[in-house]
Order: sequence, then C-alpha cells, then structure tokens
Amino acid sequence: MQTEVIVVAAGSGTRMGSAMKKQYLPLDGAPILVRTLQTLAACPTVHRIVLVVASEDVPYITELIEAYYLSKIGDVVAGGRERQDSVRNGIAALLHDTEFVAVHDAARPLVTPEEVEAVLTAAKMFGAATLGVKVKDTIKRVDQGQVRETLQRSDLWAVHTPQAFRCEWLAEAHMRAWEAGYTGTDDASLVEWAGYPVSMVEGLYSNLKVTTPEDLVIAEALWRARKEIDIQ
Ligand SMILES: Nc1ccn([C@@H]2O[C@H](COP(=O)(O)OP(=O)(O)OP(=O)(O)O)[C@@H](O)[C@H]2O)c(=O)n1
Ligand SMILES: C[C@](O)(CO)[C@H](O)COP(=O)(O)O
Repeated sequence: MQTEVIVVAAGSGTRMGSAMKKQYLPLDGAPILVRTLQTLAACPTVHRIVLVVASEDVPYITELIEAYYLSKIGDVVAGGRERQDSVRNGIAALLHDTEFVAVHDAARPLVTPEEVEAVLTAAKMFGAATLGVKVKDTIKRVDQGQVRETLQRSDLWAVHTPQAFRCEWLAEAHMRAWEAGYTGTDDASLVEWAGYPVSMVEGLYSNLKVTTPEDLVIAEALWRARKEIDIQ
C-alpha cells in the first residue's frame, strides 16, 4: 500500500516578520524544514515525500537535500498563492498507484513519528483523519468588539497536521473546491465539504505551528527538552 506525504513549505511567513522565511530559520541548529523532513522520512509507512516550495527557493532546497542527506523526497514542486494552491500542486505530483496521502505543514517540525503513524492508520481505517488537540481556553465568538456567543468547549478541537486521506478523496475534494471557488484553511475542511467523514486523532500540544516569533522560542525549548530525554 503506497503512502506519500505532501509537505507544504511555500509560504512567505509574514506573521513571523523575519528576514529569512520561517521554514528556513534554525531549530537547534538545522532549518525547521529539515527537522520536519527528517521526522517524516523516519516513518516506516511513508514511502515518498512531495515537497512544495516557492519556485525561487528550488536551488536552495536542492542544496539542503544534499547537505542533510534528506531521504524519500520524490519530487520538489512549485507552490501557489495560498496554502490550498500549494497542496493542489503537490497532489498533481503524486504517483498514480498511491492509495493514501498525508498533508503536513513544513512549519510543524515537532510532529512525532508516532503521530504521523496514528493519523495514517486512522485514514486507512476510515478514509480521512486529522490530528488535533482539545482546546484549553474558553472560546467566544466576537463581532465588532462584542462577545456574541460562548462556544461549548467540550466540542472544540484545535486542528493540526498531518491530515491523511484516501488519495482519491483528497484529489476529488481539491478539484471540486477549485472549480467551485471554495476555500478552507486546512485540507480536512475541503474533504468535509465534499461530503466525506473525517476522523479526529488526538495529538500532542507540542505539535505547534511555528507562526509568530514566540512560537519559535517555545519550539526550541520543546525540541531541546525532547533531545535531553532521548539522551538519558
Ligand atoms: N501559499 C502557501 C502558503 C502556506 N504554505 C505552507 O503552509 C503551511 C502553513 O501555513 P502558515 O503557517 O500560515 O505559513 P505562511 O503562509 O508562510 O505564514 P503567514 O500566513 O504568516 O505568511 C506552512 O508550512 C507554509 O509554508 C504553502 O505551502 N503555500
Ligand atoms: C492546516 C493548519 O495548520 C491546521 O491548523 C492551519 O489551518 C494552517 O493555517 P494557516 O491559515 O496556513 O495559518
């Protein structure tokens, strides 16, 4: 059963506000993207990785692949304007016999092989699955500075990546969304919109998305703490 992962790394990292794109900033001495790719390559059920990057970064990515001996990277393709466009370009580069595909943010370098395997296992059982965590804060819906509603926290999950799918479900959802002009901030929402069920797999709070400068400080601390535990 062929399984591929699309890693989306074509964002501009605007909210990080750094001179270098956030996916290339160092995390314990190596670029965030490299940390992410090394973890995915270490997963036994991942056969091949499709890496989506900004077209101007392709020469740098080629250097990174060589310098860090990155394995399982089958294709490097150009990203699009929005994340959804980048995933769609990644889908076009999947092999024809691939049955299951996971989509992962380059900006989530702290994902563990166990999380990747868990979400892939759930997708193989149910067709589509996402990692997520129960929200810890109380969430309110606010409009024009006014609280309109306090949501039932026990129903709410913060959604992470990877998200894994039967390949034809993801491809169909993306194609239909593109035709209909439907947009979503994650791939599961497109698959839900296309009418397919999506299972939730409980992940770790540590699988944060490095988005703003404080996330990088937290990610670095978590990474080092994990390394110390591994050494002991
Ligand atoms: N056009 C885009 C936009 C985003 N991404 C990727 O999607 C993931 C999640 O996106 P986000 O964290 O929002 O990254 P950016 O879009 O780079 O951040 P910002 O919104 O702050 O510019 C990242 O790995 C990012 O590189 C992508 O491949 N193509
Ligand atoms: C896919 C995602 O990481 C799930 O949390 C998130 O939705 C990406 O969001 P962004 O809009 O690209 O920041």
